Amino acid sequence: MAVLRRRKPPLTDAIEHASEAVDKTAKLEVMYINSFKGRGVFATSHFQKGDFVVEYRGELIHSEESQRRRRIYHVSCAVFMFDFYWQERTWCVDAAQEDSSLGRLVNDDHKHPNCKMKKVVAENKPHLCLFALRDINPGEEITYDYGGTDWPWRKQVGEQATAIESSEAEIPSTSEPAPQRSSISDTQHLGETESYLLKKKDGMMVSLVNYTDSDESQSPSRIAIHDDSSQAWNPGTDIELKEDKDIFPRLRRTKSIQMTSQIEFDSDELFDPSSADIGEEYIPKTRLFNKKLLWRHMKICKFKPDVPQKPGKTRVQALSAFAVPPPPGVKIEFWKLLNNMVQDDVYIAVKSDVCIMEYGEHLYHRLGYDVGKHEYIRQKLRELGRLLQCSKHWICSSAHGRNVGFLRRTFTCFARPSAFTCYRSSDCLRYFAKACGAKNPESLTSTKLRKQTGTLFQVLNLTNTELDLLADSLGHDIRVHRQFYRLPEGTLQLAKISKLLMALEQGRLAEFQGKTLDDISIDPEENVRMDSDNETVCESDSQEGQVTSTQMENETTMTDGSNTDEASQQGPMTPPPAAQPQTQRRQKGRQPFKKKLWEKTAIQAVEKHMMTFINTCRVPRKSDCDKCLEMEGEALKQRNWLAIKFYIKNRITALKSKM
Ligand SMILES: C[S@@+](CC[C@H](N)C(=O)[O-])C[C@H]1O[C@@H](n2cnc3c(N)ncnc32)[C@H](O)[C@@H]1O
Repeated sequence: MAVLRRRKPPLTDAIEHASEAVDKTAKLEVMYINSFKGRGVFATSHFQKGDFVVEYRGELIHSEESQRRRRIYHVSCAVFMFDFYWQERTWCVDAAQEDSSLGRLVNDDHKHPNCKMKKVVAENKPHLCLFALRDINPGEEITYDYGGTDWPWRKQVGEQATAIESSEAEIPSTSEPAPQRSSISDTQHLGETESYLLKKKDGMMVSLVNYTDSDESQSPSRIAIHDDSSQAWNPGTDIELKEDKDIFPRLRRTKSIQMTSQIEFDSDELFDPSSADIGEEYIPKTRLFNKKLLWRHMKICKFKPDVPQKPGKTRVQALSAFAVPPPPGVKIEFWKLLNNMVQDDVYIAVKSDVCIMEYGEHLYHRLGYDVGKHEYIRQKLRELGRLLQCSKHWICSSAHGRNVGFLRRTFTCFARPSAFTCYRSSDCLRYFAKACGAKNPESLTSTKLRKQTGTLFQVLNLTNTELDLLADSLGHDIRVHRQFYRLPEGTLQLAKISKLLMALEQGRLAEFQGKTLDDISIDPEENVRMDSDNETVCESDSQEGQVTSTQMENETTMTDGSNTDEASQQGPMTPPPAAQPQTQRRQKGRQPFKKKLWEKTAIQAVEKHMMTFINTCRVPRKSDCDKCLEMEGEALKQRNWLAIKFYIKNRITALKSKM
């Protein structure tokens, strides 16, 4: 009579095995399948649905250590690292070390797995255990769903397997055994070629059972996919690589890579909250969600928002984004609210800006407990995000030297205290134009102000660089500035010549000795010495005779400035009369003044500058009278300086009246 043995509760069974760190070696065996899959674990006895099968055993480490190891592990070691979440932090079972445990060799099957991984706590430590999803018969391979969606072997598995099988068949010399169920319990049982040492990056050697060296040397397609960064063979990538070598590193998703992304989960949403009696189910989903998965998850997510949400892409994206833990210091509730925003550029701008985030949290604490206000907060954040984007755009523009002035005005002069928006400069101007009591406030526009400033500054004779700076500060494109606000070239020249003429008239020409026109600066603040001031420094009449220039012949005919202007305003010009003795035109009773003697160099300077100016002068004349022209020409010929001066003054007056 058969003795009915009471079945041990699976959880107890798992805890016992986990505590003792033993496998059911009597019911399981390791077998080498093929070079594509490597080894696998097979049942040698029957397992009942729900039974504990095997533990994924290894070293339990914290996520920090797992991160560190990942950095130094070779990729083929890293695939044995299994991250999971327990007691609000991420842990990892590092099974890279070949320790003859069976769990680490269980292969993936996402379509028809016969086991499921669950977390079991034994002696206050978490363990990852596989439980039978259905009855498992002897000879069946133990499998479970690794989770994720993009394991390389899941793509074109059939083709791969076929390709490998046939290549193996074609190479009789290979030392690799043909696919068969030879029982291999640990590495010691493998031949030399079937085990090899995989190198850790820090130089440590780890013994791992994997593929034969001959696999690699004899399969050209496989050699092709080996690159420096990936010495481990990666099934499923051979074919893809031929089509797109560049994307190969991205396509190659090993277990370690997928699990690395899991580390970033800071919520246990991806673990079934309703743990079954035999332990908490572990579904190693990754962040590489597809839409279908997200939709499915949405229905059961325990973080599902209470308020009805907008359906569609945003929602799915939000869930996906929410899977990423909030940055340090950001409250999870606020993070949740944020992730329900439309996930576009503005959203990215919001999330990337500390100030906006702080403001958002502040708003959240003020209003957020009222769910109805969430949309309002999101709107506010979007406004700020947009503004930030704009300012970034401006900053970018200014970086290209286009709009620094505008930026400066907007953000410096017109920034509003404790606000994210700025005053509009034109509004400010309008306001102050009225407030200051101007007669025509409407004509005080920012454009005119800029023009005025530009024009005034031009008188300073700024260099091109300086002018650029000015234009920049005023928010102008320098081309506009030059084209519209630069005074006609002649104006500056005229100002300089006028200065010379004044000096000439006042006998101070020696001050400009040896200078070119460029050396003569024009200062709007300059004090112009009037003729009357000059008279006090005149020299005696007797010295006049010593002036050695043709000028002397005509000088006495020159009237003072006012008279000249007067004369110039009266129709046809009257040429200066012929030279008369100076004394004759002096008023009676006036003190005789002494004129300073002209030095030769001074005369030369005047001649040089005056002649250049006169010859090139395009300043309009008051009258186009032929007689005047003739006389002007005559004066030039004779170097009749007084006459020339007269004509020039005339022209200046005409120019002034046109300005
Ligand atoms: C945890 S190990 C499993 C043991 C492994 N087969 C061995 O021989 O070491 C995971 C690795 O096994 C291989 N693997 C697992 N499931 C597979 C499958 N369904 N098809 C092909 N290879 C698989 C992959 O190379 C994967 O990186």
